[in-house]
Amino acid sequence: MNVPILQARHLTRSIRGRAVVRDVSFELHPGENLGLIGPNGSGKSSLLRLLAGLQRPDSGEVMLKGDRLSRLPRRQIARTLAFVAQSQEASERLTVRQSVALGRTPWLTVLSPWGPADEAAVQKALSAVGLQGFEGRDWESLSGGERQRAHIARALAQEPELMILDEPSNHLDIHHQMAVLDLIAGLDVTTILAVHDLNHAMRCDRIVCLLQGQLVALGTPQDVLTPQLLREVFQIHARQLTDPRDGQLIWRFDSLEKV
Ligand SMILES: Nc1ncnc2c1ncn2[C@@H]1O[C@H](COP(=O)(O)OP(=O)(O)OP(=O)(O)O)[C@@H](O)[C@H]1O
Repeated sequence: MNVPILQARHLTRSIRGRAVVRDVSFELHPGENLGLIGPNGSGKSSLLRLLAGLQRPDSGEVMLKGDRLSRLPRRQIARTLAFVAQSQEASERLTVRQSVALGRTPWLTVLSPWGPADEAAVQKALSAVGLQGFEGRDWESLSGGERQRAHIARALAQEPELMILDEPSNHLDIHHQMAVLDLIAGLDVTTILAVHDLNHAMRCDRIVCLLQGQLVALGTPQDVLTPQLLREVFQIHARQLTDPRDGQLIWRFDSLEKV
Protein backbone atom coordinates (compact mmCIF):
# COMPACT_ATOMS: atom_id res chain seq x y z
CA MET A 1 0.00 0.00 0.00
CA ASN A 2 1.31 3.46 -0.95
CA VAL A 3 2.15 5.93 1.80
CA PRO A 4 -0.59 8.60 1.66
CA ILE A 5 0.80 11.82 0.18
CA LEU A 6 -1.16 13.75 2.79
CA GLN A 7 -2.83 12.76 6.02
CA ALA A 8 -5.01 14.91 8.24
CA ARG A 9 -4.93 13.42 11.72
CA HIS A 10 -7.55 14.72 14.12
CA LEU A 11 -7.06 18.33 13.08
CA THR A 12 -8.71 20.93 15.27
CA ARG A 13 -8.33 24.69 15.10
CA SER A 14 -10.18 27.39 16.99
CA ILE A 15 -10.40 31.09 16.26
CA ARG A 16 -11.37 33.32 19.17
CA GLY A 17 -12.59 30.39 21.18
CA ARG A 18 -14.72 28.88 18.38
CA ALA A 19 -13.66 25.64 16.69
CA VAL A 20 -13.65 26.24 12.91
CA VAL A 21 -12.06 22.85 12.15
CA ARG A 22 -13.08 20.00 14.45
CA ASP A 23 -11.29 16.69 14.67
CA VAL A 24 -10.91 16.23 10.90
CA SER A 25 -9.10 13.09 9.69
CA PHE A 26 -8.65 11.71 6.18
CA GLU A 27 -5.97 10.50 3.78
CA LEU A 28 -5.08 11.56 0.28
CA HIS A 29 -3.36 9.07 -2.00
CA PRO A 30 -0.94 9.86 -4.81
CA GLY A 31 -2.74 10.81 -8.01
CA GLU A 32 -6.08 11.47 -6.33
CA ASN A 33 -8.22 14.49 -7.04
CA LEU A 34 -10.13 15.26 -3.84
CA GLY A 35 -12.93 17.83 -3.73
CA LEU A 36 -13.77 19.72 -0.55
CA ILE A 37 -17.35 20.92 -0.28
CA GLY A 38 -19.43 22.58 2.42
CA PRO A 39 -21.54 25.69 2.97
CA ASN A 40 -20.02 29.15 3.43
CA GLY A 41 -18.13 29.31 6.69
CA SER A 42 -17.96 25.51 7.11
CA GLY A 43 -14.16 25.61 7.44
CA LYS A 44 -12.90 24.71 3.95
CA SER A 45 -10.32 27.50 3.68
CA SER A 46 -9.28 27.00 7.30
CA LEU A 47 -8.72 23.29 6.71
CA LEU A 48 -6.78 23.90 3.47
CA ARG A 49 -4.48 26.37 5.25
CA LEU A 50 -3.75 23.75 7.92
CA LEU A 51 -3.01 21.16 5.22
CA ALA A 52 -0.67 23.57 3.43
CA GLY A 53 1.20 24.30 6.67
CA LEU A 54 0.28 27.99 6.57
CA GLN A 55 -1.38 27.65 9.96
CA ARG A 56 -0.79 25.25 12.79
CA PRO A 57 -3.60 23.16 14.21
CA ASP A 58 -4.35 23.53 17.93
CA SER A 59 -4.30 19.76 18.06
CA GLY A 60 -3.74 16.98 15.57
CA GLU A 61 -1.10 16.64 12.92
CA VAL A 62 -0.68 16.92 9.16
CA MET A 63 1.55 14.24 7.64
CA LEU A 64 3.19 14.96 4.29
CA LYS A 65 4.46 11.77 2.61
CA GLY A 66 4.69 10.18 6.03
CA ASP A 67 6.57 13.06 7.74
CA ARG A 68 5.16 15.53 10.23
CA LEU A 69 4.55 18.72 8.28
CA SER A 70 5.31 20.82 11.35
CA ARG A 71 8.86 19.45 11.43
CA LEU A 72 9.72 19.83 7.74
CA PRO A 73 11.80 22.74 6.44
CA ARG A 74 9.84 25.29 4.38
CA ARG A 75 11.86 24.62 1.24
CA GLN A 76 11.18 20.89 1.41
CA ILE A 77 7.46 21.56 1.87
CA ALA A 78 7.47 23.97 -1.08
CA ARG A 79 9.13 21.39 -3.30
CA THR A 80 6.31 19.00 -2.55
CA LEU A 81 3.18 21.11 -2.23
CA ALA A 82 1.85 24.30 -3.77
CA PHE A 83 -1.07 26.29 -2.41
CA VAL A 84 -3.39 28.51 -4.45
CA ALA A 85 -5.35 30.73 -2.08
CA GLN A 86 -8.86 31.99 -2.75
CA SER A 87 -7.93 35.64 -3.10
CA GLN A 88 -4.26 36.08 -3.21
CA GLU A 89 -2.38 39.28 -3.75
CA ALA A 90 0.88 39.67 -5.60
CA SER A 91 3.16 42.64 -5.63
CA GLU A 92 1.82 45.18 -8.09
CA ARG A 93 5.33 45.91 -9.27
CA LEU A 94 5.85 42.42 -10.70
CA THR A 95 5.23 41.40 -14.26
CA VAL A 96 3.29 38.20 -14.90
CA ARG A 97 6.49 36.38 -15.81
CA GLN A 98 8.25 37.52 -12.64
CA SER A 99 5.29 36.51 -10.54
CA VAL A 100 5.10 33.03 -12.09
CA ALA A 101 8.89 32.69 -11.85
CA LEU A 102 8.56 32.99 -8.05
CA GLY A 103 7.19 29.45 -8.23
CA ARG A 104 10.73 28.27 -8.99
CA THR A 105 12.12 29.70 -5.72
CA PRO A 106 12.17 26.40 -3.78
CA TRP A 107 14.33 24.83 -6.50
CA LEU A 108 16.97 27.57 -6.73
CA THR A 109 20.16 27.30 -4.73
CA VAL A 110 23.63 28.83 -4.96
CA LEU A 111 24.78 25.66 -6.69
CA SER A 112 21.70 25.48 -8.86
CA PRO A 113 20.82 29.04 -9.98
CA TRP A 114 18.16 30.00 -12.51
CA GLY A 115 18.62 28.06 -15.74
CA PRO A 116 16.87 26.84 -18.90
CA ALA A 117 14.86 24.22 -16.99
CA ASP A 118 13.41 26.97 -14.78
CA GLU A 119 12.56 29.11 -17.80
CA ALA A 120 10.93 26.10 -19.46
CA ALA A 121 8.84 25.40 -16.34
CA VAL A 122 7.60 29.01 -16.32
CA GLN A 123 6.70 28.94 -20.02
CA LYS A 124 4.97 25.56 -19.67
CA ALA A 125 2.93 26.85 -16.72
CA LEU A 126 1.91 30.04 -18.55
CA SER A 127 0.84 28.09 -21.57
CA ALA A 128 -1.11 25.56 -19.45
CA VAL A 129 -3.35 28.36 -18.16
CA GLY A 130 -3.55 30.17 -21.51
CA LEU A 131 -1.45 33.16 -20.49
CA GLN A 132 1.20 33.01 -23.17
CA GLY A 133 1.77 36.54 -24.42
CA PHE A 134 1.02 38.01 -20.98
CA GLU A 135 4.62 37.63 -19.72
CA GLY A 136 5.50 41.32 -19.85
CA ARG A 137 2.18 42.61 -18.46
CA ASP A 138 2.16 44.31 -15.06
CA TRP A 139 0.35 42.30 -12.46
CA GLU A 140 -1.91 45.21 -11.61
CA SER A 141 -3.17 45.38 -15.21
CA LEU A 142 -4.66 41.85 -15.05
CA SER A 143 -8.36 41.15 -14.60
CA GLY A 144 -9.52 39.05 -11.64
CA GLY A 145 -9.74 35.91 -13.77
CA GLU A 146 -6.34 36.48 -15.36
CA ARG A 147 -4.81 36.93 -11.89
CA GLN A 148 -6.39 33.68 -10.77
CA ARG A 149 -4.87 31.89 -13.78
CA ALA A 150 -1.49 33.50 -13.09
CA HIS A 151 -1.65 32.24 -9.48
CA ILE A 152 -2.34 28.75 -10.78
CA ALA A 153 0.56 29.13 -13.22
CA ARG A 154 2.88 30.07 -10.35
CA ALA A 155 1.81 26.94 -8.47
CA LEU A 156 2.35 24.84 -11.63
CA ALA A 157 5.82 26.38 -12.13
CA GLN A 158 6.64 25.08 -8.64
CA GLU A 159 6.27 21.57 -10.13
CA PRO A 160 4.75 20.19 -6.93
CA GLU A 161 3.55 16.65 -6.30
CA LEU A 162 0.51 18.01 -4.49
CA MET A 163 -1.57 21.07 -5.26
CA ILE A 164 -3.97 22.54 -2.71
CA LEU A 165 -6.41 24.95 -4.33
CA ASP A 166 -9.02 27.08 -2.61
CA GLU A 167 -11.88 27.58 -5.07
CA PRO A 168 -9.67 27.71 -8.15
CA SER A 169 -12.55 28.58 -10.48
CA ASN A 170 -13.42 31.67 -8.44
CA HIS A 171 -13.44 34.81 -10.64
CA LEU A 172 -13.34 32.75 -13.84
CA ASP A 173 -15.84 32.95 -16.67
CA ILE A 174 -17.51 29.69 -17.67
CA HIS A 175 -14.99 28.94 -20.41
CA HIS A 176 -12.04 29.41 -18.08
CA GLN A 177 -13.79 27.52 -15.26
CA MET A 178 -14.03 24.49 -17.52
CA ALA A 179 -10.49 25.01 -18.83
CA VAL A 180 -9.00 25.29 -15.32
CA LEU A 181 -10.95 22.29 -14.00
CA ASP A 182 -9.95 20.22 -17.06
CA LEU A 183 -6.36 21.35 -16.52
CA ILE A 184 -6.41 20.35 -12.84
CA ALA A 185 -8.06 17.01 -13.61
CA GLY A 186 -5.45 16.32 -16.30
CA LEU A 187 -2.42 17.19 -14.16
CA ASP A 188 -0.08 14.46 -13.15
CA VAL A 189 -0.21 15.71 -9.56
CA THR A 190 -2.36 14.98 -6.56
CA THR A 191 -4.90 17.72 -5.95
CA ILE A 192 -7.22 18.81 -3.20
CA LEU A 193 -9.54 21.65 -4.06
CA ALA A 194 -12.41 23.49 -2.44
CA VAL A 195 -15.36 23.70 -4.80
CA HIS A 196 -18.77 25.32 -4.55
CA ASP A 197 -20.29 24.03 -7.78
CA LEU A 198 -21.48 20.50 -7.04
CA ASN A 199 -21.46 19.60 -10.73
CA HIS A 200 -17.74 20.39 -10.62
CA ALA A 201 -17.38 18.30 -7.46
CA MET A 202 -18.86 15.36 -9.40
CA ARG A 203 -15.64 15.27 -11.44
CA CYS A 204 -13.45 14.58 -8.38
CA ASP A 205 -12.28 11.07 -7.46
CA ARG A 206 -13.50 11.54 -3.90
CA ILE A 207 -15.23 14.24 -1.91
CA VAL A 208 -14.90 15.46 1.67
CA CYS A 209 -17.92 17.35 2.96
CA LEU A 210 -17.57 19.76 5.89
CA LEU A 211 -20.33 21.17 8.04
CA GLN A 212 -19.53 23.52 10.92
CA GLY A 213 -15.90 22.44 10.82
CA GLN A 214 -16.66 18.73 11.00
CA LEU A 215 -16.16 16.11 8.34
CA VAL A 216 -19.67 14.77 7.74
CA ALA A 217 -19.05 12.68 4.62
CA LEU A 218 -16.13 11.22 2.70
CA GLY A 219 -16.31 9.03 -0.37
CA THR A 220 -16.91 8.96 -4.09
CA PRO A 221 -19.19 11.67 -5.54
CA GLN A 222 -21.90 9.05 -6.02
CA ASP A 223 -21.68 8.02 -2.36
CA VAL A 224 -21.42 11.51 -0.87
CA LEU A 225 -23.69 13.60 -3.08
CA THR A 226 -27.06 12.24 -2.15
CA PRO A 227 -30.32 14.23 -2.00
CA GLN A 228 -30.44 13.55 1.75
CA LEU A 229 -26.94 14.91 2.43
CA LEU A 230 -27.54 17.95 0.22
CA ARG A 231 -30.75 18.67 2.10
CA GLU A 232 -29.08 18.35 5.49
CA VAL A 233 -25.88 20.21 4.65
CA PHE A 234 -26.97 22.85 2.13
CA GLN A 235 -30.72 23.00 2.84
CA ILE A 236 -31.64 22.44 -0.77
CA HIS A 237 -33.77 20.01 -2.69
CA ALA A 238 -31.58 18.19 -5.22
CA ARG A 239 -32.50 15.96 -8.12
CA GLN A 240 -30.22 14.20 -10.55
CA LEU A 241 -31.07 14.27 -14.22
CA THR A 242 -29.45 12.31 -16.99
CA ASP A 243 -27.97 14.10 -19.95
CA PRO A 244 -29.46 12.20 -22.92
CA ARG A 245 -26.36 12.99 -24.98
CA ASP A 246 -23.91 10.91 -22.97
CA GLY A 247 -25.81 9.57 -19.97
CA GLN A 248 -23.88 11.79 -17.56
CA LEU A 249 -25.66 12.71 -14.33
CA ILE A 250 -26.20 16.39 -13.62
CA TRP A 251 -27.75 18.08 -10.61
CA ARG A 252 -30.77 20.31 -10.54
CA PHE A 253 -31.38 22.29 -7.34
CA ASP A 254 -34.35 24.04 -5.76
CA SER A 255 -34.74 25.81 -2.46
CA LEU A 256 -36.64 23.73 0.09
CA GLU A 257 -39.40 26.34 0.21
CA LYS A 258 -40.17 25.77 -3.47
CA VAL A 259 -40.84 22.03 -3.30
N1 LIG B 1 -9.58 35.56 11.17
C1 LIG B 1 -10.77 35.14 11.55
N2 LIG B 1 -11.40 35.69 12.62
C2 LIG B 1 -12.62 35.25 13.01
N3 LIG B 1 -13.28 34.24 12.41
C3 LIG B 1 -12.71 33.66 11.36
C4 LIG B 1 -11.44 34.07 10.86
N4 LIG B 1 -11.12 33.29 9.80
C5 LIG B 1 -12.15 32.44 9.63
N5 LIG B 1 -13.11 32.66 10.56
C6 LIG B 1 -14.39 31.95 10.69
O1 LIG B 1 -14.12 30.57 10.56
C7 LIG B 1 -15.22 29.92 9.93
C8 LIG B 1 -14.67 29.10 8.77
O2 LIG B 1 -14.19 30.00 7.77
P1 LIG B 1 -13.60 29.47 6.40
O3 LIG B 1 -13.14 30.66 5.63
O4 LIG B 1 -12.62 28.40 6.70
O5 LIG B 1 -14.90 28.83 5.72
P2 LIG B 1 -15.15 28.38 4.21
O6 LIG B 1 -15.86 27.06 4.28
O7 LIG B 1 -13.89 28.42 3.45
O8 LIG B 1 -16.14 29.51 3.73
P3 LIG B 1 -16.50 30.08 2.25
O9 LIG B 1 -17.23 29.00 1.52
O10 LIG B 1 -17.42 31.22 2.58
O11 LIG B 1 -15.23 30.51 1.59
C9 LIG B 1 -16.18 31.02 9.49
O12 LIG B 1 -17.24 31.06 10.42
C10 LIG B 1 -15.35 32.28 9.56
O13 LIG B 1 -16.16 33.41 9.87
